[in-house]
Amino acid sequence: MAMCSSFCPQIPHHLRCRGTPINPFSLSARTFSSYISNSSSQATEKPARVGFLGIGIMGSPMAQNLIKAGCDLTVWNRTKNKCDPLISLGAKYKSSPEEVAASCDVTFAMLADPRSAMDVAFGKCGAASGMGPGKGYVDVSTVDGPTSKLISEHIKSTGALFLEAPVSGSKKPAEDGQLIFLTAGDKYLYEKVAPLLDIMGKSRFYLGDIGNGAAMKLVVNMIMGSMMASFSEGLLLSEKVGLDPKVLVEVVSQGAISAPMYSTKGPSMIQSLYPTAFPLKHQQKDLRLALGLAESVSQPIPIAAAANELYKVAKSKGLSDEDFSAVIEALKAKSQHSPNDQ
Ligand SMILES: NC(=O)C1=CN([C@@H]2O[C@H](COP(=O)(O)OP(=O)(O)OC[C@H]3O[C@@H](n4cnc5c(N)ncnc54)[C@H](OP(=O)(O)O)[C@@H]3O)[C@@H](O)[C@H]2O)C=CC1
Ligand SMILES: O=CC(=O)O
Repeated sequence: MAMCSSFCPQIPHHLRCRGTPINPFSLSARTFSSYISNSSSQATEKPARVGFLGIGIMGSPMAQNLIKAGCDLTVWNRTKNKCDPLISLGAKYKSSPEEVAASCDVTFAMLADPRSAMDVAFGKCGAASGMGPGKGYVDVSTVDGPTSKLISEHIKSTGALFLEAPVSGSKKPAEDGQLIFLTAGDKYLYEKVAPLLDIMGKSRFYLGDIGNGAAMKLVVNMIMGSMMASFSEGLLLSEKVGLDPKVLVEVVSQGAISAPMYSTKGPSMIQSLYPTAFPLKHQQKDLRLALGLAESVSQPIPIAAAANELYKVAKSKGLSDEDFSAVIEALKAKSQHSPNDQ
């Protein structure tokens, strides 16, 4: 079956221009270059059968967007029942990463962390066992460069191609097809899967050698983790000195330090609510990996190091699966002392 043959009726919103559906496969290179960074190339042929491994908070909406765009999608997840909604939408199911890779031209993986990304890529019944010449593996998980290089070696040893493509953007951007892909590795595979990335995302960067996509993602999330920790301190301090933290959110949102993250998460943080979009355990993992990256080039990152400690405290309080904005709870615990304390 030709992939996305019924593409036009289900074009994601971000590929529509003034209400007119745009088929990304027919866009000129010039049109593409307006929203694709670092690439003027355009994919001509697209993979027919697409696999997706890892149906979690991110994998689920990403896979759903591929199905909605008409892709012939085969899915696998360690916990099988998370695949059920996708199967009802028309996805096929295979019982191991190996079988998915064997039955698909290109396979995406969206796993929790380096350990799971490696297990699924080249562990027992892993994707590598089903890969071979003419196939491609695209790892969109957030991992460190050395992990990505190891996965690349295993995949490429089968004759297949490898692309690392971690994403910036959380649950909502994943649902809306608004992710930002930070890719590196095989340029030919990058061009092949570009139409698929454009279904799931709003932009894509090609950054060269394997490890560069991972590094970019870790730097971005290092900044994000520190921003959230600092914002948490601000919310609590404003309240302690008698200000209304809701007003603080409003002031921040109007000024130069405004960020969507503050205005979307601030109101629920004030109510001590942390509906999970980006699990706190993953933010702490990213800070840990960023610290390793910094260590590898002897770059001091003391702010990120301090933020990492705060996320570790939050994890120790059982907040791993809450949204990362629950890091504020770690500070509340620390500041539980009498007002008379000096
Ligand atoms: N949520 C977000 O906002 C964003 C997350 N990311 C990154 O994307 C990746 C996925 O995140 P997210 O979807 O939020 O995370 P989830 O925790 O929701 O999903 C993790 C996925 O990994 C699978 N998994 C975990 N351990 C193993 C293992 N040992 N073997 C096989 N599969 C395993 C889970 O399977 P199971 O269902 O069986 O547990 C699940 O499919 C992470 O690297 C994260 O840092 C990147 C951008 C945004
Ligand atoms: O990795 C998390 C994100 O929001 O990006």
